[in-house]
Formats: sequence, C-alpha cells, structure tokens
Amino acid sequence: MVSLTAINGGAVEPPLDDGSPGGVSASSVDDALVDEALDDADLHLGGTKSSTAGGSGSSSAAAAAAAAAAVAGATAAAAPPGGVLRREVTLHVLETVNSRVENIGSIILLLRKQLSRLKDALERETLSRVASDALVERHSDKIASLRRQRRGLRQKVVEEASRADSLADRVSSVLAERDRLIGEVRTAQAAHAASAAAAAEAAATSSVSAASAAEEARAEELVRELESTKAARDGEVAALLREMASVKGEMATESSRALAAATEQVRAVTAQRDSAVAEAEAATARVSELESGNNRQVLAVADLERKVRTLQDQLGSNNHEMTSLRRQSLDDEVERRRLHNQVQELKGNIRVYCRVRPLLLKGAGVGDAAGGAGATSASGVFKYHSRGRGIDAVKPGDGPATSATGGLPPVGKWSFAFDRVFDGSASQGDVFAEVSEMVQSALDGFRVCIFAYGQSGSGKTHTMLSSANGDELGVIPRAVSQIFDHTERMAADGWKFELKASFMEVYNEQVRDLLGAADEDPNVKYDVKFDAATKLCWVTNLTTATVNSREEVDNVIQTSLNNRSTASTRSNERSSRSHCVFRLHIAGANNHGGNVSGLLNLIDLAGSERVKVSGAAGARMREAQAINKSLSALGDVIAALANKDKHIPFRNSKLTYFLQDSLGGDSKTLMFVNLSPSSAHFSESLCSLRFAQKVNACEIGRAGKSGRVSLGG
Ligand SMILES: Nc1ncnc2c1ncn2[C@@H]1O[C@H](COP(=O)(O)OP(=O)(O)OP(=O)(O)O)[C@@H](O)[C@H]1O
Repeated sequence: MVSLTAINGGAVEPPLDDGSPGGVSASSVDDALVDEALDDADLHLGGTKSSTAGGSGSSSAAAAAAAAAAVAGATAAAAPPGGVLRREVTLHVLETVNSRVENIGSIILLLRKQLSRLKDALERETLSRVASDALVERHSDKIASLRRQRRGLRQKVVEEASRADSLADRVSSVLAERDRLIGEVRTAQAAHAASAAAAAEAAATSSVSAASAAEEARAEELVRELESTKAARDGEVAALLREMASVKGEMATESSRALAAATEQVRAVTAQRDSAVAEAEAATARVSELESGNNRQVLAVADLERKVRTLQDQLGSNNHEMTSLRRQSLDDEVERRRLHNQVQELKGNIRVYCRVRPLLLKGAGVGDAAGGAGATSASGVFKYHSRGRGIDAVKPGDGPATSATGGLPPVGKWSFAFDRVFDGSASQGDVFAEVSEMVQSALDGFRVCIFAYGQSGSGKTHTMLSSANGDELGVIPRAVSQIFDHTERMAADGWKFELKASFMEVYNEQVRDLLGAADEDPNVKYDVKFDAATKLCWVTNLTTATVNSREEVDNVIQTSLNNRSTASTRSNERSSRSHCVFRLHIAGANNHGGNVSGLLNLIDLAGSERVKVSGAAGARMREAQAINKSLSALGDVIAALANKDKHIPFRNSKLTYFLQDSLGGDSKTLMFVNLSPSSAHFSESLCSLRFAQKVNACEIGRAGKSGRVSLGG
C-alpha cells in the first residue's frame, strides 16, 4: 500500500508503504495539504480580511479588496505613504499568489511522484504476476483471466496516466498564465514605481497630484483585475485539485479492488500451485520410487537375461556335446552290438545249458522223496566237474538191474559237457544271468529261441515260466523285465520300442491261443503262415497284444498260464502236455533313422517221456507219441541247419514250422536240458542228456562244432 501523508510546514513527505495487500491510500492528505496552503496564504492577508466589505467572492479576493481599500484610505490621508502601502500590499498579494502557485506546483509534482510510484507498484505487481504466471503455468485458465485483468489494469493505468497528463497540461497552462500574470504584475510594478517616482516628483511640485491619483486608480484597477484573475485561477486550481483527488480516489479504489482481487486470486492460484507442486512432488517421489523399483527390475531382468543367455550358451554347448555324445552313444551301441554278437557267435549260436533240479519231497508231487525210488543222495545221480561245464550221470550200483531202472547196468557212468551246467543249488537268478545275453541279442535285432527240454517233472516250467514272486521268477518274466529296462534306458537316447506279445501252445499238433477266450470256438482255425517278404511266421486268428508295461506282460502270462492245458500223468500230476510258446516281437526306432527288430521265442517244451517207462496208454500214449514226434522234429531241424542241408524239415511239426523264422541264419538258440536228480528218472535223464549232447554239437550259421551232426536215433 502506498500512502500519502500530510505535509508539515509545507514540506512534502514521500508516501509510506503500510504493507497492506495491494491497497493504496491516497487519503485526504492532498486536500488537507492544499487547504492548508490556501489558509496559509489567507493568513498572510488576515489583517485586512475583517475590514473587507460586502465581498461575496472568495475570501482571498475580499482580503485583497480590503487591502486595496486600506491602501486607498492611507493614500487619501497622506498621499505618498498611502501609495507605498498599496504597492506593498499588492506586492504581498502577488507574493502570496506566487507562493500558493508554487505550492500547487509542489502538489502536482507530488502527485506525479505518487503516480510514478503507483506505476512502479503496478509494474512490480505485474512482474510479480508474471512470476506467478510462470509458477502457475499449468493453471492456464486462471492465468489467462489474471492476464486479462492485468491488461485491464494496465489500460486503466494508461488512462489514468493520460488523465494525469492532461491535468498536468492544464496545471502547466495555469502556471504559464501565472507567469504571464507575474510578468504583468512586474510590468505594473515597474509602471507603479515610475508613477510613484512621478508622484513624488508631483508632490514636490504639487502639479502632478492629479496624475498620481489617476495612476493610483489604475493601480487599484489592476489590483482588482489581479484579484479577480487570482480568484478565477484559485477556482480552477481548486477544481483541478478536486478532480485530481477524485481521480486519485478512483485509482486508489480501483487499484485496491483490483489488487485485492488479484491478490486473492494469486493466493488461490498459489494454493493451487502449492497443492499442484505437492502433488507433483509426490508424483515425482512416486516416479522416483517407481523408477528406482523399475531400475531394480530392469537390473534384475538384465541379470536374468544374462543368466538365460549363459544358460542358452551352456545349453547350446550341452546340446552340441549331447549330440556328439548321442552320436558316440549310437556308435558305441553299434559297436557294443557287434562285439556282443561276436561274443555270442564265439560262444556259439546254439548253446545248451544243463540244469538239474533239486531233490523234492514227496509232498511236492514229483515223487523223489528221500528213501524213495533211487533217491541216493542229495545230488542224486549226477556228479559235476569241469567248473560248471561237465556232468556225469552215475548209475548207482545198489542192486541188480530191473525193468524199473530201464535195464541199465548196475554200475555205470556217462560223462557230458555243455556250455553250462547248473546243479540243484543254482538259483533262478544264477540261471538267468547266463540267459540274459541271449535276451540282449533279441533286443539287438536278432531272432532268439530259448527252449526248455526234459522229461516231465524235470523243472522246465519252473525254469521258464515260474511266476512266483521274488527270487523264484523264471526266465520269461525276467526277460520281460530286462527288455523293459533296456527300452526305458534307450528312450533317453531317443529310441522308442513297440512290444507285441503272443502266447500259444501246440498240443497234439494243434495250435491253441492262450491269450484268447478260455472257451474258444473250436471252429476257429489256427494255421501257421510264413511271410517270405518279412521272413516272419504268424498264426491265423492268434491274439497279439501290444504291451507297454511289465504289468501288462504279467497279465498276458497269467492269462496264458490259466488257459494252459494240463493233464495228469504218472510222472507229474500237473504235468504240461503241450509245447508252450511265448513270442515277443521287439521293434525299436530312434530319431536318427536307426531301427531294430528282434524276436524272442521262449518255449516250454512238453515233457519228453518214454512211453514204456511212464506206462501211458490210450490217449495218453498217443499224446506222448505226438510230443516225442515233435521233439524229434525239432532235433532234426537243428541238425539239418547245422549241416547246412538244402532241405530243412520245418514242416514236420507245427512247432518247427512256426519257429522256422527264428531258427537258422544268424539267429540264436539256447536249449535248457532239465534233469531230475532222482535215480528213478535216471534212464529218462540219460536220454535227455544224449539228446542235448547232440544239439550241443551243432552250430547254426557256422560250421558245426564237430562236423555233420545228426540228432536222429
Ligand atoms: N530248480 C528247482 N528248484 C526248486 N523246485 C523245482 C526246481 N525245478 C523244478 N522244481 C519243482 O519241481 C516240480 C516239477 O517242475 P516243473 O513243473 O517245472 O516240471 P516240468 O518239467 O515243467 O514238468 P512237465 O513237463 O510235466 O510240465 C515243481 O513242483 C517245481 O516247483
């Protein structure tokens, strides 16, 4: 706020800023100042004021008239002193007018300064608003409105300045008029001085008194004119002052109002700005926080990407390594197969293992209980030698030969050698350890036959098919387990295997599907066929099951065993009277174009028995004859293959006809000869040993172990 304060003793003090927001108090200072200046002027004329008569104009004019009258009176009483007095009064009046005009000039100057300060204040305000504008840039609407207001104020200032200028012009013209009047007064003074000199001269001469009177009249006239002019000028000045006061008041009011409004708006805008700034700061803090979080995430992502790249690189090199390892593995597998087969061939493509079962108690249903017929010792009638490869059949010499002992001499010994001999203490595991390499050959793509040959009750089924849990599992379930182990291992190298199983029996030269329904239709024909293209045999209407797990194979075996035909014989009450063939077709392929196709035939042959010994008759005898005929046909085929005969008599039995795809060439054959240790079965055992010895002399696909072999007779 700008204020104008009173002037003490005519001195003009500069306006003081009272700190109020935006308001300018021009107040009544200027009026008081002017009035005081005028009063001061009147005061100097106070001695004549009371004597002024009938004056209806301004008090100054009346005072001047009274002074003029006093001068006239004084002149009338004593001419020379009265004229001097009038001149002095006139001069005093003129000086007073001068002084008042000067005061008015000071006031105008003061007003100009005030105006200039107002302009400065407005300019500062404008600058401040400009600064505010910058701060509240975002509040453009309000800022635009403020700018409009500012433009309005500026316009007003310009207008007021223009009005002030016009007032100043008028004051200038008044001053000019004053100067002119002063000039006239000075001229009059000069004239008056001249007339006074003339009057003095006339007083000395008394002839010029009339002229002096005229001069005085003229002077009085002049004084009156001056008084009148002064009064008029006083009126003008008073009007100007009023007008200026009114302008100042309006300006002050308008400025106050505009500044108050602007201040209020500035406050509001400032508050909004502060809140916006606070929001912006909060947002900035949030952004910083987010940026820092984002930076952390970016770093984490970059770190992860680095790790992923490293892992990808590792993966790439691992893949490369794996590819070369796979290639190496495939090469190794090929090499392993080659070496394995080489070993198998060195061992012989046909092998014979001899297995003697332990002596059984009578309760076992076999009838070689201790003290029973011929049960001479724990090892029975056999002696073992040659580190598991030799066996001697020893006829105990405990009495004369009888028909019950097959007409053997009372004492005798027959020695045999096989690829492997297992005595009664050998476990199923021990046996399978020697079999598993044949199973491996099937997995390597060869065709493999494993037979169990022997008289009834000698342990063929136990060796091949025992499905008792744990250690008692026979060759078939163990082979299946080995095959699944292998296929699962090979899956890691990209191999996929398909296993198809069938189970059939050949009874009295008739094929029966052990996987089919128990009550199968007797009209269904099971004919053995040979496909020359694939060199595979198959049986019409025979069930083939694709097996994907050990459990599925177990189910196949169990179903087959349940269906298997059994008949009671004197040698073994639950003896199997048929050849039982479990076939597993193994087909494997890998994603490098490799493939393998093998056949594994596991055959539990029907029990061989000498009809004369077993005492079979009728149907049982014909059954036994059919069994012996087919076993004999098997021996003939093996012998013909070993001798590389042009004609191989596969068609002589259903069994050999079906197995023709797995016998000969580079196929592998293993024959178990199962023996009973009982002396009661000595004769049968000796026959079995002789048959096995002849098979052992054959080597399919290579030159025979001992030249041309015949299994006949
Ligand atoms: N190594 C062995 N250990 C223990 N018991 C055995 C062994 N071999 C066979 N046996 C038992 O001897 C009996 C006859 O065996 P198995 O049925 O296997 O003879 P088989 O030759 O199959 O007879 P068949 O030709 O009449 O079927 C069974 O009770 C069987 O458990």
